[in-house]
Amino acid sequence: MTEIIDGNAVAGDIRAELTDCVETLQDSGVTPGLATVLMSDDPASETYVSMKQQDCEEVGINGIHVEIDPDAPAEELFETIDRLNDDPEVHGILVQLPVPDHVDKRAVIRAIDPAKDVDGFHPENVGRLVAGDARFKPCTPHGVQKLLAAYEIETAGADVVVVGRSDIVGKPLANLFIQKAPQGNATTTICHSRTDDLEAKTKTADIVIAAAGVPEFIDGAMLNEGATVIDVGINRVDADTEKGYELVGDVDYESAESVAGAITPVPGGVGPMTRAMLLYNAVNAASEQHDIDIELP
Ligand SMILES: Nc1nc2c(c(=O)[nH]1)N[C@@H](CN(C=O)c1ccc(C(=O)N[C@@H](CCC(=O)O)C(=O)O)cc1)CN2
Repeated sequence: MTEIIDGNAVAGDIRAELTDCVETLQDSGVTPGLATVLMSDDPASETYVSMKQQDCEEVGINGIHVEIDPDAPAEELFETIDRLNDDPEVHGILVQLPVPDHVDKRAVIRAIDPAKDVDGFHPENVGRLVAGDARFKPCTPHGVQKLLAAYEIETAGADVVVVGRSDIVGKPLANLFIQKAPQGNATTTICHSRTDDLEAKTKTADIVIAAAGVPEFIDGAMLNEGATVIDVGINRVDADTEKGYELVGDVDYESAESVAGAITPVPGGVGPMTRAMLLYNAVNAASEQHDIDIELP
């Protein structure tokens, strides 16, 4: 029978453990502070940021939220980042992506103090990750690793196909899978829009990561019987629902579920793990900045 990988449950367990970590830090006089910066009126981004703030409240992190008019000059965002970099009560900074077209995304990422870069996107942190010495693992890749660990899905020796080469998911996740570390040691193939005969690659994979950003792109016919399918896609498609849309992944769930050995749903799969690992990085940042030992989950 196909195992449904419950991201809400695993993320809930991680949040519970992080609550204990926050209490330990508070016993030493430190409350982790996480700043989220939103320069967008995209409804999905607004939802994610508000969920992140709710998560902070649940585990006892001091959530600081800054909103910048999407039409404001880029300088306003850079000044905000400078101010947060200098604020000792802010241990982690996240600028919700995407930023408006007139803002240089790479310059934004470089402007964040690498020690506070809880997304793990700063070039220094990307370099550390690739070198096998990650300071902050990017939240979605880390969340995928934690899901696989929670369901005891072995990556060592497995053939993993990552479909998508984004800086946020595909590239860092593939890097983590090839490392000699838990939830690593996999033989990893990265596929993308120019991959020839994608199906030939996915069809032989033990684990398929769907992160192409295309709704229902991977279907059951593209999968190996018993494969683990991790759907990173979260797409809002128009639908006759109360909200006017429904969330669908990059996987055609109905056809994939009957072939897969284990599969993540959308919603309730990778999304909540992305948020949980952001809290993890914020708590980690606070413990590192104050040199306080804690046992992270
Ligand atoms: N600075 C960053 N920006 C963005 C990142 C990121 O890691 N850092 N990732 C994505 C989106 N993302 C994080 O912000 C994100 C996506 C989805 C969820 C989530 O909880 N999804 C829920 C459904 C939520 C809903 O109802 O819409 C689920 O899948 O169950 C959280 C975070 C882009 N930007």
